Amino acid sequence: MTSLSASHRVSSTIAPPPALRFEGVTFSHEDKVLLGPCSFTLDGIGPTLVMGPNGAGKSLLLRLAHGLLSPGQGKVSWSGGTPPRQAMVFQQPVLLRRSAVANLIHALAVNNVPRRERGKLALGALERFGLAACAKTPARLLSGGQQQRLTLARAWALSPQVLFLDEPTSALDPAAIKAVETAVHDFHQRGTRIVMTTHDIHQARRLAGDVLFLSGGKLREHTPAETFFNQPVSPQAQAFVAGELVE
Ligand SMILES: Nc1ncnc2c1ncn2[C@@H]1O[C@H](COP(=O)(O)OP(=O)(O)OP(=O)(O)O)[C@@H](O)[C@H]1O
Repeated sequence: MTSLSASHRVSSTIAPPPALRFEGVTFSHEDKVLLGPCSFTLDGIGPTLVMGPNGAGKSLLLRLAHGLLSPGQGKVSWSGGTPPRQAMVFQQPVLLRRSAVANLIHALAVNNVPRRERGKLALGALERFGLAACAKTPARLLSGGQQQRLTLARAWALSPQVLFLDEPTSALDPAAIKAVETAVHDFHQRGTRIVMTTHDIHQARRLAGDVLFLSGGKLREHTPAETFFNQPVSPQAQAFVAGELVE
């Protein structure tokens, strides 16, 4: 990971997340297995970068982990049995037709944060992500980069133990990408486990603690980032890291 400036250092206040376990997980559609069987455990805070070519099953894996999809076979579980506080950020920001601050306050209410704490948490998160001046702006009038920062601010306000990010930067320009990567650092510093998909091998090199590499719906390897980038084991990962076209 690249080093952080002092202004970006944040205190660690998040309880360590429970381990996430995939055991023989598959996801199928109309008799076609799209993912799996897939087994791995995430017990650190990553960042875990989920990589692989188009259609490899990266988004499916994230959605299964976050509970948005159910496996056809196998089991997705959290150690201790109780899912952690978790949030997900998508490629296209998902925001309500209301102001930036109201989007955050709504999320805090849905997550049972006491009413008296919501305003302060929401404004604090907007400030952290450079959006304080836009608090009353309708969220859908913000630029693409600002909208993505707003989804990150919303996640930040919820203090998630686990944050899933599905291609969060693929529609953004370099400045906006940098803001998202800084946010990823900040979540990680605070103790949030990051699980993120990306197509961008350079971004993965900047961010990854470990890598889950998929191709053709199969998990080819789960290794520390250094191993993945320097000595990938599977032929598919070797080709991917070498910049060849992989299906
Ligand atoms: N809910 C779903 N129901 C049926 N098929 C799906 C569903 N979601 C994804 N698929 C299919 O599963 C395969 C894997 O999709 P997925 O979105 O996980 O790939 P990906 O690795 O994230 O690809 P990309 O890099 O293009 O985003 C694709 O063929 C896709 O069309």
